[in-house]
Amino acid sequence: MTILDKITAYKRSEVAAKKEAIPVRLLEKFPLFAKETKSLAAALRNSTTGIIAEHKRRSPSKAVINDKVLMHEVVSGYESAGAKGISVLTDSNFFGGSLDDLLVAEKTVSIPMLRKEFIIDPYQIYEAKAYGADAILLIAACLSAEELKQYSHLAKSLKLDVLLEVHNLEELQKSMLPNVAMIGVNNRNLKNFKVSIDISKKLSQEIPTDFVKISESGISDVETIKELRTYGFEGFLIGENFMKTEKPGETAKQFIENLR
Ligand SMILES: O=P(O)(O)OC[C@@H](O)[C@@H](O)c1c[nH]c2ccccc12
Repeated sequence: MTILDKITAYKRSEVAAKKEAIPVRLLEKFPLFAKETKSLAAALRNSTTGIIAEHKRRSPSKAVINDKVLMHEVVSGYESAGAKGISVLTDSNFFGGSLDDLLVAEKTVSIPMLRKEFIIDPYQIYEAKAYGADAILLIAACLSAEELKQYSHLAKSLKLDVLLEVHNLEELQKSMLPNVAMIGVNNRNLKNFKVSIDISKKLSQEIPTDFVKISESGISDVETIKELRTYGFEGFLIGENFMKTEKPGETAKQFIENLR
């Protein structure tokens, strides 16, 4: 069993319990459900930096990254550093995040927010909307072609941008869908945690230009971004490199200054 299998199995029981506690018809009544969303894809297109800065307390690959900093300080730091979007991990069991983190971020920043979650059920898409997200992540490794189609259609109808994450050509082939705005290449293999930027470079040629191309994970220097831009990437998702420091916002600021 890979870690991804473990996570998705856990998610299925978690979502079943949540559906009982707060059914979709109640989620639809949450005040934030009616909020007008902002497009993350539009914020990244032709941006000079393209940074999506992530809040991540811990991860299965690294254990604790940072559990001392305050959520609102991290995200306000990211916003003033010039990030174009914020990614908030909402999984609690493996990443130490929560939907409350999303609420705090929503109150704190005005740039688009991505709900970073292992989505295996449409319920979680309604939930993202109810807790103030502007965009959701769909992971091709967790979903069938049919599910990807249905889930991206639902997200679009709720005005949430979709970032569809792939790690190889086979996954990419089922991901080039009309309701998907952004395709993200995860440099980290979620089955064994190996990281290689070459995956982004290799897959970049296969991604049509109508998708905003995003490179995710394992990015820790400005040179890598400059290089990835030559492959057509416009968005860069960075977590650990910022979160592992005492002041993630400050670290992001210095990083982004060197990019301009
Ligand atoms: O911390 P990093 O190496 O900068 O990576 C950030 C982000 O790409 C990573 O957290 C991530 C990418 N895809 C995911 C899917 C689920 C959980 C986490 C992720």
